[in-house]
Amino acid sequence: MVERILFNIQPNYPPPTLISNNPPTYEFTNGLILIHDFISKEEEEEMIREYHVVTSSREGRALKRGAVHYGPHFDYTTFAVSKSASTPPPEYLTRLLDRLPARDDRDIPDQYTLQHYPPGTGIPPHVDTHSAFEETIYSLSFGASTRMDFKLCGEKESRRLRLPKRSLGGGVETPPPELAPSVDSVEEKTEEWELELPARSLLVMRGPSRYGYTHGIKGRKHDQDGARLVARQDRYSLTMRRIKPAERIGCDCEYSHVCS
Ligand SMILES: O=C(O)CCC(=O)C(=O)O
Ligand SMILES: [Fe+2]
Repeated sequence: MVERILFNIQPNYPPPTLISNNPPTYEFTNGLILIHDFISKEEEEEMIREYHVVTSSREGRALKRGAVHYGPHFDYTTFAVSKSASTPPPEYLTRLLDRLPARDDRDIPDQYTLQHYPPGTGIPPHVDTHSAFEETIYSLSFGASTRMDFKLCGEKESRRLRLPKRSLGGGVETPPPELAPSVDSVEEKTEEWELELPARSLLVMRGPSRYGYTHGIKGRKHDQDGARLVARQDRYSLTMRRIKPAERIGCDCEYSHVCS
């Protein structure tokens, strides 16, 4: 019965272009780049070990998503970078910098967030703050693969997002409620991609995928693989970003309804 209900999921996005063989590197039409085998199995084991050493004093068995920050701290409630709090990144993270497909200095990260996703946990759809961080955002997956959802974010979708109250950049003012069309009256085309991120792969978000699409991971205990349900394993990720210098804070992208 289950097998009759489940069907083979075909990729729901345009096929990517293989831009390098060693390691296999794919470029997607919305600006994403996925590099397979970005770290070795030994490095993966070391990063998992270190994550648990650093978080060992936390109470109980982790049931929720956990995070460890290095570099200048970012306050997710005010969406601001702390001027005072900074933790130097360990060598097992900084050694990755030389391997990144950086185009220039702005692509070299200075902020690192390690996260642990026990099975059943995820991260809500969001757009990483445009004004505070440079364009390129890196996400290294390790421990296990996962599915990340990308959604081209129209105005309707953007109203469901938790955006900071005040835009730092030259964003468009939100009209007062009496002038704004109701959410349900807005007709718009959206695009949803479900992308498999293999363990030890590096995802690079640039262009539309960074500025106009939300990304998130559903909090599930199983994923569907053809007719099979596959139990999720503990997944870890390393998000790397570069904080903009004060004089460049702001954003003038074309996705004003998700620009923050
Ligand atoms: O876990 C990931 O790969 C993504 C994390 C993320 O989107 C974030 O920290 O902003
Ligand atoms: Fe993110």
